[in-house]
Amino acid sequence: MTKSDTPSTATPSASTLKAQDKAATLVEALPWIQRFAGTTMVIKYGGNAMVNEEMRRAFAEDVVFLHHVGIRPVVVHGGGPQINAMLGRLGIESEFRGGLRVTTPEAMDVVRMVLTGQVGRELVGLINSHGPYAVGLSGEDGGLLRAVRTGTVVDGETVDLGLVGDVTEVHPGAILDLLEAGRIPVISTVAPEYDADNEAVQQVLNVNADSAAAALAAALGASKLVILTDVEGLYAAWPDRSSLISSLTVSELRELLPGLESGMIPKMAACLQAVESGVERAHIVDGRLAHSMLLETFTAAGIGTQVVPDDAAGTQPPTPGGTT
Ligand SMILES: Nc1ncnc2c1ncn2[C@@H]1O[C@H](COP(=O)(O)OP(=O)(O)O)[C@@H](O)[C@H]1O
Ligand SMILES: CC(=O)N[C@@H](CCC(=O)OP(=O)(O)O)C(=O)O
Repeated sequence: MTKSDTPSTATPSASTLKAQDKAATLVEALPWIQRFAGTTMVIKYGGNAMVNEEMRRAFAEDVVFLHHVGIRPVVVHGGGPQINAMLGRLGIESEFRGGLRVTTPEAMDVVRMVLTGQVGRELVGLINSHGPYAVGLSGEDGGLLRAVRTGTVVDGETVDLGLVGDVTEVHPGAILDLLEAGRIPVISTVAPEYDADNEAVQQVLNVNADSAAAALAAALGASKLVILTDVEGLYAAWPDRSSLISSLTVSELRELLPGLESGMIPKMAACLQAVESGVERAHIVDGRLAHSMLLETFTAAGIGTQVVPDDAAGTQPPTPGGTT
């Protein structure tokens, strides 16, 4: 055999190595795509995570990506900072108690206008820059949500929150119709309260978007609830950055919950409610990190904080290849 006959083991060029890296990333995603294809994922996009145009565009790309690998994403959005800005422009005061906005009738008009007419519209537009996927709806549309007025308890004291409600019923028909038609529902979380006879709408209530997302995830039998916010995840000793919790069980969360503050209270209560209602995993993920949702869903490591059922402590969701 002459030298020229020897099979060459060519050294790959730098560009081939880079391309192989990309292929490895795609292959790593395969078992996760197989695992989640056909399932519904509820993604709550918090107002504080919508920090800039680039992040909002990355979010829209991720949602369209999930849709195209066969997952059924349902987007539930917040908009607390956007509501604050509009209330400020209009000179209407508002305060938060236990992470929830005390909502007067005047503030309620603004909440409804900003969530359904501004934040929801913008997300629909961003997703639809990729094709005609997104359809916006609120808890009032198609009888989607029903809520009742609730207060809260802060430091042992009962606080009246005004026109704030908890979701009592989810009628997901409108969402299921959209999913069947290949659309991506984008939901604003205002919800009607009915009169005692359950016949006429009495008033429209402001529902925290985290708790509405949990109720929707439970009603839709979602495989995951992903909550995108403006921190890396849940910190055991906030604001000590070395105390990030990567995974905890519902029992552990139940113990932590009374000690939590501000915006983390409804968020972690939502994770607890979702997993207790049968959603396999609930995640808190940093929405300021571009494509964080793809990292969380399609990589073995995952990111942020995950809440798991007690009997799943220390495990990842099963994948078809058996890898975790
Ligand atoms: N234990 C904790 N771990 C992480 N963040 C916390 C914790 N306690 C309070 N926070 C605060 O909660 C905020 C997230 O809640 P919020 O501002 O309501 O976000 P969003 O608009 O995404 O719903 C964080 O930016 C952080 O300031
Ligand atoms: C009752 C209550 O607090 N409602 C919230 C609804 C919007 C929301 O939840 O927005 P984020 O997800 O951005 O916090 C509010 O008025 O701000």
